[in-house]
Amino acid sequence: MESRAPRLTCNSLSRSGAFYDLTYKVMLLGDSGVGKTCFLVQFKDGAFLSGAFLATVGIDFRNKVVTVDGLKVKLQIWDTAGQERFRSVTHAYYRDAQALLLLYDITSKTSFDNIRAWLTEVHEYAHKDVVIMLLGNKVFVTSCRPLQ
Ligand SMILES: Nc1nc2c(ncn2[C@@H]2O[C@H](COP(=O)(O)OP(=O)(O)OP(=O)(O)O)[C@@H](O)[C@H]2O)c(=O)[nH]1
Repeated sequence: MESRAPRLTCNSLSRSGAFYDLTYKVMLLGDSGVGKTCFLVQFKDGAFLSGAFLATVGIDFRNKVVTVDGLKVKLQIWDTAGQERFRSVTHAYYRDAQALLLLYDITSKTSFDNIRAWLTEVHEYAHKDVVIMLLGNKVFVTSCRPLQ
């Protein structure tokens, strides 16, 4: 991930006790229900968060140290609430993010169409050199798939 957005720290110890060389702040954005929290829990803990849908309130984060080209990189991944009413809270976190993952649900055309609105917000609040990645989520849902 190459970004000219501000980089945080180097050669430090994470709260879990793992050493790392670099820190990157990553944010998950997208409509409510597209699966941002599940995606993060799956990436962090390797488990699918099943059960009733609990919408994120405001914003939350988890850290994960990964090795890239021999360097230990601490990813500080922020899980934002997709609901409109929390938008003003989450805007404040965009500015120092190095990467933004824009998620949509492949079974929801609306969530895909709304990516345009998410990009408008990104251009307004994020660093101009931020890395942006578009992710179609819920690929294993076969019953309803309007987006191929
Ligand atoms: N089948 C399937 N369901 C998923 C997947 N990812 C998420 N879900 C379900 O989709 C619903 C919403 O998931 P969340 O991860 O809470 O969605 P979110 O984007 O974080 O929602 P907000 O917190 O409101 O922004 C939950 O009921 C999940 O179980 C997936 O990959 N496959």
